[in-house]
Amino acid sequence: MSGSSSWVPRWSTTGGCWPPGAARPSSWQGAWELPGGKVEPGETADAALVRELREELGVDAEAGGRVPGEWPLKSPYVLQVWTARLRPGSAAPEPLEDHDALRWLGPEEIWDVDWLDQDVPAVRQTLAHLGPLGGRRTGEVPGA
Ligand SMILES: Nc1nc2c([nH]c(=O)n2[C@H]2C[C@H](O)[C@@H](COP(=O)(O)OP(=O)(O)OP(=O)(O)O)O2)c(=O)[nH]1
Repeated sequence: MSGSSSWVPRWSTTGGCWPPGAARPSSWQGAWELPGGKVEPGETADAALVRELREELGVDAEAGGRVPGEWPLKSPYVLQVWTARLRPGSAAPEPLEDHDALRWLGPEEIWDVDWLDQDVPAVRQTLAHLGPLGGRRTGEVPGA
């Protein structure tokens, strides 16, 4: 996804109508969130992000940097956000698990989707962290 002068950085977000069995309340149907999931015992956050992106989107990614801050979810969980990039040769992302839609968003499109309420402060902070170019200098995209 990098290497072209016309490449534009994109955020990855997932959402839509979650299928039966997805670990999401029905009241969240149609809302959008960052791809990711829980850190397992003994796992680093970086490793969890790479694993979740592989499981959920089928991509080979590497973690970048953490966006400063954390935001409360249902106790005891908190939302933390990292940037990530696809490794060369990675498959294109697809919404394989838990979600039925995936969008890549440029900085100007961030508010086009209906984010989960609890994600809004994290998305706002991430946008500020990446700056007006939305990560163009680093090619980074967020995941949670
Ligand atoms: N990945 C992700 N989860 C979010 C976001 N916002 C938000 O409230 N959540 C909630 C949804 C879930 O209750 C929890 C993450 O759980 P998950 O179901 O994605 O985690 P997981 O893949 O490890 O699932 P599981 O193995 O425990 O079933 O955090 C977000 O932007 N991204």
